[in-house]
Amino acid sequence: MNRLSESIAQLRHNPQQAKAFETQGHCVVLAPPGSGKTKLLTTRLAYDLFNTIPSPHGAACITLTNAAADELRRRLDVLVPPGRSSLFVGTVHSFALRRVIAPFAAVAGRPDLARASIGSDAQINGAYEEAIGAVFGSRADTRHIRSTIEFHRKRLSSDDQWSRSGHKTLAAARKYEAKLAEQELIDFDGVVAAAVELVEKHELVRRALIARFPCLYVDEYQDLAPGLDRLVRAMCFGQSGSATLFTVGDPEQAVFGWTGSRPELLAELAGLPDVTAVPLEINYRCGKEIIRVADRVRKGTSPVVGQRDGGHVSVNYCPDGFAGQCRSVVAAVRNAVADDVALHEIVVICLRNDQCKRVAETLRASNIPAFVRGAEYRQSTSTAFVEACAAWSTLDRERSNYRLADLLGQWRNLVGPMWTREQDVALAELLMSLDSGEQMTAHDLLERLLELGLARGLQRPSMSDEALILAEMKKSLTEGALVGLTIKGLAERARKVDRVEVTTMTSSKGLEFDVVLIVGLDDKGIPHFKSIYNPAELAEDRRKFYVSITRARNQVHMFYSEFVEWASGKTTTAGPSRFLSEAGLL
Ligand SMILES: Nc1ncnc2c1ncn2[C@@H]1O[C@H](COP(=O)(O)OP(=O)(O)OP(=O)(O)O)[C@@H](O)[C@H]1O
Repeated sequence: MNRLSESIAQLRHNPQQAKAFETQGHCVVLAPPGSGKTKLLTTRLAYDLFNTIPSPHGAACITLTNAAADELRRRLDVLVPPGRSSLFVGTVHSFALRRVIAPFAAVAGRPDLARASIGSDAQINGAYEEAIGAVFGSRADTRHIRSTIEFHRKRLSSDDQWSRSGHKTLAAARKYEAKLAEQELIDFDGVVAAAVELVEKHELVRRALIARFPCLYVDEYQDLAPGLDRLVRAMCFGQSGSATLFTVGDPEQAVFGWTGSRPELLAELAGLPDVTAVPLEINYRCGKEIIRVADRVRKGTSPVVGQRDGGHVSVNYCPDGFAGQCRSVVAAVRNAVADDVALHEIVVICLRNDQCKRVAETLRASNIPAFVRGAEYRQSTSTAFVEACAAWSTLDRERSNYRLADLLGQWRNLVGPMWTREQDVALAELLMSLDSGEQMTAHDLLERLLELGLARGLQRPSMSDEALILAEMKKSLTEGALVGLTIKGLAERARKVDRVEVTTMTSSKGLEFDVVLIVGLDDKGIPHFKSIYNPAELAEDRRKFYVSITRARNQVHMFYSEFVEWASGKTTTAGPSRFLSEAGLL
């Protein structure tokens, strides 16, 4: 039996999963952590590609972050044979940029959009400062006004909603957009807004998109901001024919409020007349004790049924502060390893990036390899490609798990329409010449790939987001933490084994590990002192804690000190996180 048939057979053992898998028409799956939402989505997509979507039509699979898209690709890679170019897997922004704006902006009368590239942080900051200064004067509170503008732009506010923040705010927002447009630039929120406008206003664009992607798959719907909801509604519930929607999500895991997401949109979608809503209730991941503790935090009403016995939860007081928590983490990792847990089955979840850094440094100082997600550069299609080239060339084929055919497919997409067969040959020759990886650094490899066509491919406006992230990678290899990294070192980063993962609560979404260690569980850190008097933010902080606990299969260990140490060095004393008592742990 191949992997796809195996996965389908597993889903058929669970009547609710089977119902969702077999639904014809739109399907919304609402389900708790570990209940197989991602498994269902990827299995259904792979099945549909084989059986119900004839070539050259394709499918689009959309999620929130590059890391989540990477995880979806990894899961799909084992289910879908390589070379199906009509499959899109990526973020809302990349869908908007590459699948809506690039092909359709010019025909819809907006050639300016087709030429616009994503602005760098410096360019965006400059445009905001100039625009706010021009409208409000040089003594304005730029930070506050900018955050109001961002609030409305992320939510695609109507004129009426904008007007509640005053006409000057709207004027500054328009000026900001104009300043970017003068330089042929756009930002991520602008990309989504432009794509929504193209799809909603132009029937031709809608029809062409639906023809290309008759099936739309969306993961983590609760975290996707109104922009995607509008695209989905236009493509799947509009009057000009429709694409079929298969989406999964869990409002109780909504943790991206700052992006403008509205978890209630998922429930609204589930209530539409043409939609089959399927709840799942079995958590396959967590031991029952972990589910019991998580359930107290969740305070939800829908049932969650544990499938796995066992599970262990502990709370550890570290009176000497965060340094003491880091030392306790080292001890917990050693205990787990003594119990035969592999390092890559252990995660340390922190509240903030500076804490991730301190934990990783302490682990490394104790000779425990550690990897901080997104610390040196963000993950994206192009950085994953460079890492995969290193892995294919220097690891033995069984361990690297990469196929040359896949690499060549990714290469062609990155190089774009200027691709020539000679570039395939040049890439294959380069990779084969790198047997040992000792002669070249990771930076050399990146430079060679840029010369062979990557640099030119990323000059396209539709690839400008990738160009920015690849520039981060280059900076880290030339002047950052990864100077001198070997190709083998880069390959090991891609392989993600034999090292403890260190990540933040939000970035831990969608992942699973045998052992989860959560640090910094002190009140005013979590919930954050700014969230305590804001019910919506307090609830979101609680959900972050819930998401963190539910990453574990077997063990969760939590650490607190009764005071918070901030990155500035200041401390705030406030006792253990109130969520620990809510969970019945203190
Ligand atoms: N029917 C099934 N039989 C056996 N294992 C299953 C089944 N469904 C899901 N699983 C397993 O349960 C685990 C959790 O699945 P998955 O990651 O898809 O859940 P999820 O709902 O997306 O979780 P989360 O929301 O926490 O990210 C995975 O290891 C998956 O293989």
